[in-house]
Amino acid sequence: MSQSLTLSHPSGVLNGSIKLPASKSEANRALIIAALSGQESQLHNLSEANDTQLLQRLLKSDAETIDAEDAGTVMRFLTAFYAITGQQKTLTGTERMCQRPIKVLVEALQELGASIEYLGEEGYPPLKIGKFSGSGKKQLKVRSDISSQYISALLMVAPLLPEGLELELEGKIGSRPYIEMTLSLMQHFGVSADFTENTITVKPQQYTSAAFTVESDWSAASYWYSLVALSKEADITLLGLKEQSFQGDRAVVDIMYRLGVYTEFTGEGVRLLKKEHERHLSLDFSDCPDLAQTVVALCAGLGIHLDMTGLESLRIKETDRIQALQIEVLSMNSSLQEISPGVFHLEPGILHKEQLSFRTYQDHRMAMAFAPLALLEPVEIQEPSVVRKSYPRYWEDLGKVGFEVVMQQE
Ligand SMILES: O=C(O)C1=C[C@@H](OP(=O)(O)O)[C@@H](O)[C@H](O)C1
Ligand SMILES: C=C(OP(=O)(O)O)C(=O)O
Repeated sequence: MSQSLTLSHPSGVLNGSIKLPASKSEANRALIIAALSGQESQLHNLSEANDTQLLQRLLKSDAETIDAEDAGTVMRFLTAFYAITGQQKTLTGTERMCQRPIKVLVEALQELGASIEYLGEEGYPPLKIGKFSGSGKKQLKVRSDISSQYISALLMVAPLLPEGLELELEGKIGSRPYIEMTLSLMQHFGVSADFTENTITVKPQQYTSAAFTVESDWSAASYWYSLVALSKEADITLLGLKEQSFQGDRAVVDIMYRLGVYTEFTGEGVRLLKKEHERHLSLDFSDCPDLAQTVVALCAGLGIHLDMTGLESLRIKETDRIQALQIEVLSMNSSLQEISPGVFHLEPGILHKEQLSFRTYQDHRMAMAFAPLALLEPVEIQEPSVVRKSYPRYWEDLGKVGFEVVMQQE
């Protein structure tokens, strides 16, 4: 049975205070580290995101076959977790997860002495994980231009290795703030590391138990910035965001300043107000790939010319996000093209439709990024339940600020 949802906003004026979901990236690191510490840790404000709920359940499961569904962090973090703690598991996921590469991580773990076999195509899940027999090796070279999640996964298990780990990152470091988030969380739980130039060193150490409160999710905040930018008037408060954050997607503050949103940090979160926007922007998304869809949809809506780099990792996420964006902006008369290797240009067109309809490609961010366009024209979103991956209450929250949200089943 297929589902769709229509969204419209009669006044275009947004007022309200929203409690965002907690960051699934922070939560999933805290859960893995707490499990590795072997001690009780007080984790507060764990995300209601499916990716986090799932990891919590899987960490308690003694089943032999573990389904990471569509959660990249769950697949990558658990591969390292089971491999190094020597748990014999079969690790699988959705059809798409089995097309998302994992070879860099598997080969690194094998060099450290893990036993991992591919059950399907080489380089991709599903995986069969067996006993761990430490190789005594501590120096590894790992490519860092495919996914930072491989590096985060290795770092979190590194203090448990008999010799620790010296990881040399090869190539461009994509999604670097996520690696730094991992190191910050490890530090919070008592483990120190050294990150100098392109080498990260972690000596053998014990995690200690600690209390940790997960911050609200800055990636989820980006959709609210887009809503404010597209509104006629707005005064929106997002609760639970901090000025100093572990999350690289805090970069949305500066990006959205140029796209028409002023941020005021208050004690309880941020207050977003509308301002003028620029007409032509160049942005590099290497450090914040999850913001790209929000920004592309917004620029197509506001008629802003956008040049972009740093989009390499988008092709191997929940869907091929470049292709999905190209198709969906075309339905708004805009075009997204690769004008030279790695450089993309969004040429906005004139909207002249009475209703916009967007496909979501089993990707939560396609749904959440295109929904704010309902402030311009009524919008239909196909398969809206995809938002459960990171922000299950998204549609409910839009209802709180005056959107008419109608769900249809076919
Ligand atoms: O470590 C993490 O929590 C994440 C890292 C990023 O992935 P890549 O490192 O694959 O770019 C990001 O896109 C993802 O949503 C979450
Ligand atoms: C890419 C994402 O998640 P993951 O890689 O963890 O599935 C995301 O949430 O945008």
